[in-house]
Amino acid sequence: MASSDFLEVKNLSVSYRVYNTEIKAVKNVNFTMEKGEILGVIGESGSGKSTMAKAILRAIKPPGFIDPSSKIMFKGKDLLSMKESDFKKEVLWKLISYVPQASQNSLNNTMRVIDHFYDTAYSHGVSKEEVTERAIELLKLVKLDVDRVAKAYPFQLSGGMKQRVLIALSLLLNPELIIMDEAVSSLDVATQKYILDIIKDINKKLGTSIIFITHEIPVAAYISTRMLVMYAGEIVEEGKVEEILKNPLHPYSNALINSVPLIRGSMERVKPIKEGLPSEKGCPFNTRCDKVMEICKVEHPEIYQVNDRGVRCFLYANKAK
Ligand SMILES: Nc1ncnc2c1ncn2[C@@H]1O[C@H](COP(=O)(O)OP(=O)(O)OP(=O)(O)O)[C@@H](O)[C@H]1O
Repeated sequence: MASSDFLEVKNLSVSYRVYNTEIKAVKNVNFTMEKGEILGVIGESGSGKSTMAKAILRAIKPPGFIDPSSKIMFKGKDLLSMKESDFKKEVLWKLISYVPQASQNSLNNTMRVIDHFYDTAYSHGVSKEEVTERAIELLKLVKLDVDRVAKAYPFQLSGGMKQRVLIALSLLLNPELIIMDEAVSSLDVATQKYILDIIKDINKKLGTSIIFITHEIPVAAYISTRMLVMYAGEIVEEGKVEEILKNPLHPYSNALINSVPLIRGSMERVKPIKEGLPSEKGCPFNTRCDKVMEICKVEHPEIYQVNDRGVRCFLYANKAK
């Protein structure tokens, strides 16, 4: 794995202890990210995307726990070994911020939009005077009508407008990385595109790096330049978006891409992914894979490097270089 001075996630494993069993939600995840990049994280529900995001944000709460061998380095800071109070003071919002799912209603309906900005600034010791101008600038950046929206209550806004307020809010303290978790899911397609264009614009104008988590492959394809494909808590493929879309190597990436009409054109080609639970033994995808081999049922594949692509599949064991 290449190293990076910006973000480096090493051996990240996160589990939830439920009754007497441990659900391994994220398993030995390794990846790096460069400054200015938009990194897409794609995978179906339950693949561990949100858990991975929460680990970077130090937001894993019991019954969840991070394996002590995990390491997350951000610009030279070892995030998991920082004191929680230091993390909140030095990293959260200032270096790394977060945009939650559109369906989560994260804004407080009893507070005007502008007060959300004051509240966030206040908790970081920034005064009301300093923040007003910045809030106006950011609301304009996300193409909201400042006069109307700043004094509105969240319940008076549409879903797409609320999501743009959250994006503006995430930029308040000028972070270098924003983690967006299903930030446009549940919005209609036209609103999705409008917001994705705003996010691209922010990335270009401000140079903010973005981890964009989604279960919708067309969304990941549109927004990101590089992509991690997750299945059952693991990264199964990693590479440049256009290369994965053109020639997916992992059978799961291939199935995901073939399951939507937008990418491969005609509806005749659309094929739902075979159902099934991840296998406990061997490759987790062996129960659903149309290229399954004997070895896949007994051994767990490592990540093989195929040119500049990483792929966790025995099909590439001999082709790896
Ligand atoms: N608080 C929790 N307690 C117990 N198990 C959890 C908890 N949160 C997540 N999990 C489990 O961890 C696994 C990964 O879930 P996670 O939410 O990270 O996946 P995801 O890919 O983000 O899916 P989704 O988009 O549906 O949230 C799942 O098996 C899920 O049931």
